[in-house]
Amino acid sequence: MKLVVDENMPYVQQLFAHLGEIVAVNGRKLDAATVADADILLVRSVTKVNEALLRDNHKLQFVGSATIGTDHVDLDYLAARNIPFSNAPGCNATSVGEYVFIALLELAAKYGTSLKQRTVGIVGAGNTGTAVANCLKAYGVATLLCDPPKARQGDNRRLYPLATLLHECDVITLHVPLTETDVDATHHLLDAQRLQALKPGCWLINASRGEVIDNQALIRVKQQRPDIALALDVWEGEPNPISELVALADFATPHIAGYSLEGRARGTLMLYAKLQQMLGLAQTQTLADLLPMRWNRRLEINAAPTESALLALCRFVYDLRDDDRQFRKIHQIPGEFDNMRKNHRHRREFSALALENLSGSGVDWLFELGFSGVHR
Ligand SMILES: NC(=O)C1=CN([C@@H]2O[C@H](COP(=O)(O)OP(=O)(O)OC[C@H]3O[C@@H](n4cnc5c(N)ncnc54)[C@H](O)[C@@H]3O)[C@@H](O)[C@H]2O)C=CC1
Ligand SMILES: O=C(O)C(=O)[C@H](O)COP(=O)(O)O
Repeated sequence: MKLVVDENMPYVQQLFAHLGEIVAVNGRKLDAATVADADILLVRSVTKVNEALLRDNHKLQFVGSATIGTDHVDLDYLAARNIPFSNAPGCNATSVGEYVFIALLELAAKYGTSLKQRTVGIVGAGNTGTAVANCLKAYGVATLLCDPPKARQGDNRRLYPLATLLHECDVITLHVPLTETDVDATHHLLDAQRLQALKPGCWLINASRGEVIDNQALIRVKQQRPDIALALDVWEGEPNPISELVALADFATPHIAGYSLEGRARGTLMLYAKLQQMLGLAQTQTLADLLPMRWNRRLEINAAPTESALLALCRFVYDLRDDDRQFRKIHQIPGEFDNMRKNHRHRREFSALALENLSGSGVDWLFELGFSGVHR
């Protein structure tokens, strides 16, 4: 079997070498000739999987994308050709949840306020939106959720219209898929009018897809309204974000909110599980086989941390400011958006750090936030 695989997919040799020849490719430059004789195609978000890519391949047995999003894949075309497809739902949801939580703590520190005083509106209450909500609930921050498709499906959480979130929330964070045509289409969901409707002093976070916000409109609104703060991980026109918008953002990163080591490993592992099942083979590898040990140093926490101590703890796991600084330096250099992603040093999730919980110290919420615990 020939497997054509994005070179940025971790753990490929461990998980797929038993199936045949692995050809690692630059996913952004992948073309029809390279895929023409592949049996299996494994991609990431930067490869457009469509007729133009697959027209010369008549033997493809499976396409997998180690991502949550599927906006880069023409699902109708694959279905019409009976080519099985799988993505990796939820694989990096914890990573996105923790990224957003850390971004909010950073914004609170930057503006000398407390995150606890703000109400956070979460647009999209699926895997990543729920991961954000869980972090905020653990810390005691009020949230409002908006998800019209889930509301119609009878989700048992309280869900609000987007207009309510824009009117009432001090933070808006976006967690929707990029969709163009259906009744809930999210392309430019935040257009000029909705951006103008943000509450005074609102913080806007986007870790979904760049096109969910009209980036040109955001530049205009932000220029008129310096009260709005921005933390942006995704951009219209990736890998070439509009540099004017990068300059206007408080925190700017190159689409790495989902790039925890655990999140990336889960993505590949979910494709492996799907493929093994499809081929009638047993799944022998687990996440624990792939990941390095968690940190062996434990931190002793003997009192509930203040917000600045909590931020210090979070920065120990992932310091968003490092990625922000590096991204500002490189974002205008051709190729460097992708290089920064490719060489992103592996970030761990909160669960990789064990906290020692001295009894009676009232820090159980840190475990709900995701840190591992050693109870005495
Ligand atoms: N920055 C990054 O590194 C990452 C970005 N993503 C992006 O985040 C998106 C969401 O991921 P998940 O939460 O895991 O997906 P999900 O499918 O679990 O949840 C998305 C939710 O959005 C809702 N939704 C759809 N249209 C909506 C609308 N117009 N208004 C409000 N809600 C709407 C859906 O009903 C669904 O519940 C992915 O599709 C992907 O594009 C995902 C992972 C990492
Ligand atoms: O899972 C998703 O959806 C994402 O946005 C991924 O984090 C994107 O990562 P790459 O596939 O572009 O490496």
